[in-house]
Amino acid sequence: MGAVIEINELTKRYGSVIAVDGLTFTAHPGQVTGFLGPNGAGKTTTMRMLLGLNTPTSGTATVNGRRFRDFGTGLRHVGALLDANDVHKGRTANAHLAALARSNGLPRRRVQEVLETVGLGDAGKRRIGGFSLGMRQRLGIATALLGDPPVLLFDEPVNGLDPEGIRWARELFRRLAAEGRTVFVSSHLMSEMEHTADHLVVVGGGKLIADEPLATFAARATTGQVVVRTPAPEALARVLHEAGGAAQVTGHESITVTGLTAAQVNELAFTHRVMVHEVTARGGTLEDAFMELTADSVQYRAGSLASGGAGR
Ligand SMILES: Nc1ncnc2c1ncn2[C@@H]1O[C@H](COP(=O)(O)OP(=O)(O)OP(=O)(O)O)[C@@H](O)[C@H]1O
Repeated sequence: MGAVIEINELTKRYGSVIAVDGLTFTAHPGQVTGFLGPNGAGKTTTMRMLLGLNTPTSGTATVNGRRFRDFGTGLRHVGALLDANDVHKGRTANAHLAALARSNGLPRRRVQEVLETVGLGDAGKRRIGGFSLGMRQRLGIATALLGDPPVLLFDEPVNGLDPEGIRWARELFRRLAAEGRTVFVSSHLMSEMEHTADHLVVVGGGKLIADEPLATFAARATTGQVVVRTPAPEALARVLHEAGGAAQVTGHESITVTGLTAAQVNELAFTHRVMVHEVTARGGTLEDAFMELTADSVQYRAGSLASGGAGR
């Protein structure tokens, strides 16, 4: 255990397309790292380079300083689910896993163990072609777990899972991290990550745009604004400033306040005898914050939210 994923100045070009653009970050053991970004952000390409399936144009992608292809029996070191449909449909789940166990020098008993872990304990003898997408995702997760590896990569693993399946996957990822593994999970939806990830790596247009604990992201995102409608915006703005809030007159009869709660704004208005017509708290959701963040990335404005790698 204790394996660190290190991505250093990683770049991948396809002709004129830069899929991954100077990406640098690390993912640590004992944590679920959420790898977030809109479609086409470069997540799959990054994971494929980590697994030696694509060659970087420049930069490195390593686990504990070693490239994946330098690990002899790969599945013991890194387990991955990239594309749940990338399996031989005519095979049974047992045959699929047994072949991988053999080629990676793993005991045959692991096949049934991982099938049980993912809730497919009774499906081993069925052909994969007859599996639903959700079952294929579970089989893909079983494949990743086969070698009991310290590093796990999952690319959009909950696609096709029903709500119960999503909850199950989330708990599994948390458990795997609690065992000391490095769990790296990509998604294009913040809602899939906000109850799963400890740490977020956000990418857009192939570049890093945020790399921070989920708690830091959440604290900033949910520090909402208070919008006030008042016939005396200038007077109220002065009062709120004096109380330590940041108040901006945003319209003829409205101001937007940060740094104070709606209750504080109400009390200050009352104490200072400033008439207010409406006080509305606008707490942003994490999804809102994520969309805002990645919308910026489209224009390659990495800005102050990135730590240690934006725009490189
Ligand atoms: N083999 C390839 N040839 C040409 N362009 C590619 C290739 N693979 C990826 N790309 C391009 O690189 C960019 C990043 O793609 P990638 O699949 O890594 O993004 P992603 O973040 O995983 O997106 P998604 O959520 O849609 O899977 C996209 O513009 C994509 O079209």
